Amino acid sequence: MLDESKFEVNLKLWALRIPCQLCKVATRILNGYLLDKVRIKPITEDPTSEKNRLLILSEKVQNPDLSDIPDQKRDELKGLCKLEVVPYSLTLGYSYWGADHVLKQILPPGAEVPSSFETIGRIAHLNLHDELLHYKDVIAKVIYDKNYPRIRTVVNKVGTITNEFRVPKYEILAGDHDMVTEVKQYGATFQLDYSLVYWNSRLEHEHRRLVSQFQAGETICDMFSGIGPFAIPAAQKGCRVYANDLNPDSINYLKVNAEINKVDDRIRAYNMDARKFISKLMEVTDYEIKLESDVPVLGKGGKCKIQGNEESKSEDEKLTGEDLQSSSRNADASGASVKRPCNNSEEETGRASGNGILLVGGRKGRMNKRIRSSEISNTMTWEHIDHVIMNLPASAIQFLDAFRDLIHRKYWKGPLPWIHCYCFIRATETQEFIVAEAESALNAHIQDPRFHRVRDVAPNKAMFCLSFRLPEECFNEDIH
Ligand SMILES: C[S@@+](CC[C@H](N)C(=O)[O-])C[C@H]1O[C@@H](n2cnc3c(N)ncnc32)[C@H](O)[C@@H]1O
Repeated sequence: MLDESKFEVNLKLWALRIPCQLCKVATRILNGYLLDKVRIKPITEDPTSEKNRLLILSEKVQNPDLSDIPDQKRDELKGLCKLEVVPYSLTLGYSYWGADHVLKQILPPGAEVPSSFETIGRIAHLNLHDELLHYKDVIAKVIYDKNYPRIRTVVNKVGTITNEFRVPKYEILAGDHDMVTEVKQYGATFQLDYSLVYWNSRLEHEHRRLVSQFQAGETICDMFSGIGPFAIPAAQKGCRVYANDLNPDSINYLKVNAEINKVDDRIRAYNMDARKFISKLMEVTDYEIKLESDVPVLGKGGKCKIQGNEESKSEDEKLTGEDLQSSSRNADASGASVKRPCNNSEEETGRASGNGILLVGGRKGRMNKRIRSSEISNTMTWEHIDHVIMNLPASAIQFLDAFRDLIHRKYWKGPLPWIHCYCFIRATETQEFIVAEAESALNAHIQDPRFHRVRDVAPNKAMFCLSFRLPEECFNEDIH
């Protein structure tokens, strides 16, 4: 364990005893010769008299005759008052030193000091290399001590991510055994359980960049939404959002976050496989066709009419009729999540939420109603969607096959949606290679593909966003 006394350093210094009223001018004269240590004031009380103060001199002043100070300064001081120099002993303990200094003393020479870490609200996330695992507890204690109360829990990632929810396993090394935290991004608040859902604070800029391309009133479809870092700000902007994730805990937190950020009337949440989700949004049933003339959602040219709370609210009311059942356990708005194994099958998560379609909620106690698939399609996503977000960089490109023959030309209005598909590109791969992969999945030619470099994830691997308009060849030409 950590022996805090080992970090004590005793400094033998000199101090100048000076009348209180001369402190200011003496401090100016001694500029550059006073003690210069963070969090330690060089002016302190004189234990012998309230009328005086001690000006603690820096370590470079070694002689009590002040011969280390330039003559001119010394003469100026002598002109102020009779100079009285006294010994001053200062002990710097564990609480004084920063994490970097303490860890350097503890770790073997040459070891990389892990004093920086990723912060997720009140959680510090370490990624300790194997050679430091032996020191993990003491490293965590130092990081906790030095960052408390901002940091309340210190965790280390264990192993590599193998589950489909992209949630690493963590070992709690110091602080509270509580992984629920709150993060703020671009004015939105996100609550999450870091042990149950995917979250990456380093994507903040990318979330903001993509959402800046959306316009109020547009319809957004987020196939791998997580807890909503694209969905919530898009809804805040006035977009109507259909958000899906396979992880039921992500969807629980998406719902909580939609409520916290007061956009629950603009977001529909789904808990199913992304392929099934997108095909459900494009499903045209007789019921929906009948409604086409009764409840127009989209205006001419495919522009969504929903511009603000009022319109989307009234439409939600249509969608949540009295015959709706109360939500299943998946629609628990408290956000109290249930620990589940991370390899849930689609069937498991789908059944947990009935047909897997969950309405995030709405104002005035209409939250978390489960609705039937026929009812949700009142929104007529099969008529128009403006943007599709696919942030599962390891395999999103493979999911593009879901768009083959997906959209029915005869019902579609306006231009086809923009697809924003995230991917990794290795140093050995080219953008042309990625486009070819995407085209092969779509079975269509992509015109004017646009790449945006998001961030480097490893020395030879970067995350990109490939944006393109869905090719017309993807239309389902079925006329029946
Ligand atoms: C890289 S995370 C991105 C989450 C969110 N968009 C963000 O930026 O924080 C990918 C998400 O896809 C979800 N996911 C993985 N496989 C899926 C699938 N087959 N269908 C739907 N969602 C899936 C995971 O649970 C995870 O939340």
